[in-house]
Amino acid sequence: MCGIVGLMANQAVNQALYDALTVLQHRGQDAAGMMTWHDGRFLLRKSNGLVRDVFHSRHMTRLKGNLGIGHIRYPTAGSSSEAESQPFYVNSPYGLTLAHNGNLTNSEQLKQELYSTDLRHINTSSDSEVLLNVFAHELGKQGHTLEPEDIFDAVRRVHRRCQGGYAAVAIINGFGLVAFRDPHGIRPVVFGTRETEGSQDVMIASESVALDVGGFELARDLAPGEAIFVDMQGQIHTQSCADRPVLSPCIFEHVYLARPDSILDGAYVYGTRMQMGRKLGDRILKEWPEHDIDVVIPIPDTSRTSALELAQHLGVTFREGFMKNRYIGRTFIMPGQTQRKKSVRQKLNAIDIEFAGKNVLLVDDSIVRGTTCKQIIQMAREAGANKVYFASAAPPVRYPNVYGIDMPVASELIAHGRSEAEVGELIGADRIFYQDIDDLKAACREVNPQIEQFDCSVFDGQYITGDIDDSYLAVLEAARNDAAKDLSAGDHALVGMHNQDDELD
Ligand SMILES: O=P(O)(O)OC[C@H]1O[C@H](OP(=O)(O)OP(=O)(O)O)[C@H](O)[C@@H]1O
Ligand SMILES: NC(=O)CC[C@H](N)C(=O)O
Ligand SMILES: [Mg+2]
Repeated sequence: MCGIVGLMANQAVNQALYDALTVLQHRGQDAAGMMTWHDGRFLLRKSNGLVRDVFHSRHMTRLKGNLGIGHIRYPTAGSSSEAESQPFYVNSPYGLTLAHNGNLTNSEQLKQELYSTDLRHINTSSDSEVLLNVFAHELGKQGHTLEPEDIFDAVRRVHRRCQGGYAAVAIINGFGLVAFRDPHGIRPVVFGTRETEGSQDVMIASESVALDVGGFELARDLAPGEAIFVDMQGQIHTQSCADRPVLSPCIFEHVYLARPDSILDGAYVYGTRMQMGRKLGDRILKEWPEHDIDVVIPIPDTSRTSALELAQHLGVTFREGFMKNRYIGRTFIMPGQTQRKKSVRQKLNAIDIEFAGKNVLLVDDSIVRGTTCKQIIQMAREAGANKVYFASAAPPVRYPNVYGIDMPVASELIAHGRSEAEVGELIGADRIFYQDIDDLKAACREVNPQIEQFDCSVFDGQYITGDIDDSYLAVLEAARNDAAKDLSAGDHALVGMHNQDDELD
């Protein structure tokens, strides 16, 4: 779940891309990058860090042009080194740059094909560099002139070759801005326009909040398998490029990943989270009609929307019992377990008077590794709570994710191979409540009934692309468990086009 953005405008795009990346920051905190196009040349700045740390005014001044793409990264493949930050670039055909959200599940096989058949070299362990090269190879088959049809044909062949989750934006030097979404629509991507004098600017982004901040009106989501091409005159062309597209968006976007003020596939995330709160309330009332909960307390930030609705549904007081340090990022998407563990205490602090002598129901959006809830329950007890109950607005997370969320190892998931009650015991809760999976799907569908199915693989182990088996998961686990990631910090040397770094100032 990285964040991507692309912009074709009638004025310089650097500031608008920066603003869009800033509001997409919740999708990745490891690296950020921007590539603009000016006068037939690409200009790049990318590095590890948050948006505000990566782009200084000296970089912004250099990122000239009315066309550009941007990326914020949360690594799910390869290492977290600067060399694997995005956008990526290849010079042939035409000159191409691409930014990707998601994860390819056949990138190893593609990498071999690219080398032996397409005669292309991949210089990092990033699947996004693979995706760019597959697109480049397919685009290169089209000949000298490039009509929208040719671009769509190339995307069609990308869909035939690539498996997994991918939403991508790209610039083709001299031709325009392109974006495409995988045939299951696993990762989100929307586009919208902003009227300018006699013309329009077009923005493509992971979430609609990026459009809001730039004053763009949301047109719609890209359909699964669809591609959009914005030519140099700002004209929009779209086409479905998949043989059998089936919308199956990742339900975890609604649980945790996306911002609540985003609209994804026609569903307000705020609305789906409220419904999750109601459904969870129903379950608690059904399982425990005589409950003795005195107060409902959310674990900020993401669970707030569901927790408030849950409290109202139960008819129990809602109180903010934990204060969040606004300068600490999201802990779940931090790269290592040591850092995640340490950050919970730095991030959240209890307000004793909300706990003293009370039976509290703590609500979180999800329990993944159990890092947060274990510490929070302990903090609630230290603050004097009588009983500590715990509710998760999502079902137990039991299976790895392979489509762009860094949860590659089953054994690192606290609910893997455990019953709900066993998790409750392990985290030290007096009682635990999980959302039912059908209720979670219903919560999202009630907001947009047109979404017929979701990718719920982290909850049910059913992988929508049909290519994931135990041996795939075993290889993934060996490569991406926490210890292995520590060892592969990665090589920072960038090969390719000039990336402005601080030493050159
Ligand atoms: O069981 P765990 O492995 O701890 O993961 C789950 C927790 O991590 C996330 O919070 P995070 O701090 O990332 O972000 P938030 O501030 O948006 O809630 C999520 O909202 C849960 O609180
Ligand atoms: N979270 C993502 O979307 C990651 C994109 C890509 N797989 C990377 O690791 O850079
Ligand atoms: Mg949280």
